[in-house]
Amino acid sequence: MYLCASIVSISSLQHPAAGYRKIFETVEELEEPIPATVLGLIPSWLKGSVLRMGPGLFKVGGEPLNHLFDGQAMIHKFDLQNGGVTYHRRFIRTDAYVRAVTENRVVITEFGTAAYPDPCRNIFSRFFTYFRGIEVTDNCMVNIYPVGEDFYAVTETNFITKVDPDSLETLEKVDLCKYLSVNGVTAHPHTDPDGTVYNIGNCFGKNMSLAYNIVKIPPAQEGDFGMTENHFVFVEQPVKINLLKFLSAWSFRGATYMDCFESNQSMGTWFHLASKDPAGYMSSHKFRTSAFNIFHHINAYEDDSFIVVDLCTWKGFDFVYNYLYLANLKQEWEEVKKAALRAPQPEVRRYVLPLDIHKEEPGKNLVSLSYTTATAVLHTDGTVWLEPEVLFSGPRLAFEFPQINYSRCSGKKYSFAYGLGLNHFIPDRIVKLDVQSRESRAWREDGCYPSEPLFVPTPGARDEDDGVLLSIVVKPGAERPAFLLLLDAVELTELARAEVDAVIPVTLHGVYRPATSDPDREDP
Ligand SMILES: CCCCCCCCCCCCCCCC(=O)OC/C=C(C)/C=C/C=C(C)/C=C/C1=C(C)CCCC1(C)C
Ligand SMILES: [Fe+2]
Repeated sequence: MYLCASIVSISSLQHPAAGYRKIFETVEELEEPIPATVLGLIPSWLKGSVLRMGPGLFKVGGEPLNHLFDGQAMIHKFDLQNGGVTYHRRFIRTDAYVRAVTENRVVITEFGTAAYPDPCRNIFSRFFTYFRGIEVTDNCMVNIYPVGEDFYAVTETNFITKVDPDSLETLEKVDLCKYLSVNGVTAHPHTDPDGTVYNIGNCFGKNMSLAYNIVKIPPAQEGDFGMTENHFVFVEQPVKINLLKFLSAWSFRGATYMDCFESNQSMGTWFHLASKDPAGYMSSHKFRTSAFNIFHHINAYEDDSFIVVDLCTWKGFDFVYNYLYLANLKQEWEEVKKAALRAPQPEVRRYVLPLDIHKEEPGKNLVSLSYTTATAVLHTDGTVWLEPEVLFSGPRLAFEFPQINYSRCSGKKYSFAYGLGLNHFIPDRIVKLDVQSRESRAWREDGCYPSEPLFVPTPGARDEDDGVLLSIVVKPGAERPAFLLLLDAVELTELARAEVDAVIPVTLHGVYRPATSDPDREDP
């Protein structure tokens, strides 16, 4: 019954006109929400807002911001109410944004763009400014998520920004260092059904060491780490921040976060397991596998005495972020393709970590789950070597920005993952992956550039994939050049689109917020 698009036809979409450039260009914010033109039928139960974050200002003082993660944070909102749709967007008034537009230069160093020196200061005063250290960015362009009743726009530093999800006004900058022992946390926390928010952060320890801290925020989706019913799974990749370089880099001009990353060519990739019970344990087993980059976990769950971990991986130790400079992403299509050939190759992988290791013999595959070919072998030196099962692979075709039916399946055995298809890094399709049958299908349209698809379950749904996918799609050159796309999550067929007379720049992550007055409300 399942339509499986072949890998050859799935990866053959070409972009000779390089329309994708439009998603990396500066736009103006809107004073007021604008109406969308709805084609098709929006399910009557779908009342709420799609809130998404991304970069909106790509140049300051005539100079370009260099990296995909450097543009100044913009919040986007599609409101769906009784079949009608509006679109609104505002820049977040972060210190990084306000000072950049006020002084017409990059004042706070971004991920891949160094602060530009203040022309009004002489060389001595500039030296002392740099000696005191450069400020950490609060450019919250990565994600937005709720904590209790509040919404926070975030990057991965210690600063998060409270925003009003109705008016899109910026409310308050919060420094996490005042409350938690972390230097920064991921932009992808997990939420338990009771509303408890979990996140993982890094913390500078003694003797230049770097520790990982798991933080728990009592009741208030997706994750940069895995969370099962009883465990946290964290993958330590071979790309690391060099602490010495990081601390010293702030004292001279021109260094960025990107300059402080280093690839370790020999460590491979390490898995860490910790029990969720605060009185519990951190597994002492050394789970190891070959090198890969990882930015997004799809899901993780416990089955029998195993932990199953599904990941969006990029093979090798070369840092994928090296390929995400805007100048590269905005090249002609043939050049974009050439660059992607040199980059790590994407693959969706399943790893299985056995929990009962002590009883087994070295050299034997410890994984006995019938439905996977993933293996785990205990070596005589005590390490457990993991080999994955490949769930999805296509030449230079990534399944990234993954989503699942989170409220129903997070931390549990599941069937379906939804993702943004990146064709040589260019987002040009939405993909549904059946992680049990390994079959996939895709939605795509010529000249269209979609974003991460958010899954919203149908109220009272029986099946895991009974729901809709929501994605912002940009179609440069069309009469109305962007739309909110609504797909039926079972078939990936179009239910409706809400078109707007505005180009919408790339968005990374976001959330669906059901209308509070909605009696059918079911939190995603
Ligand atoms: C949507 C389509 C995009 C088109 C191209 C996409 C290609 C994507 C290929 C791979 C997937 C990339 C995943 C992206 C995930 C993501 O959203 O990442 C954003 C993360 C950011 C911006 C992290 C910023 C972190 C900072 C500034 C951390 C600073 C610090 C340190 C490095 C050390 C300790 C201190 C501190 C200040 C926290
Ligand atoms: Fe992310």
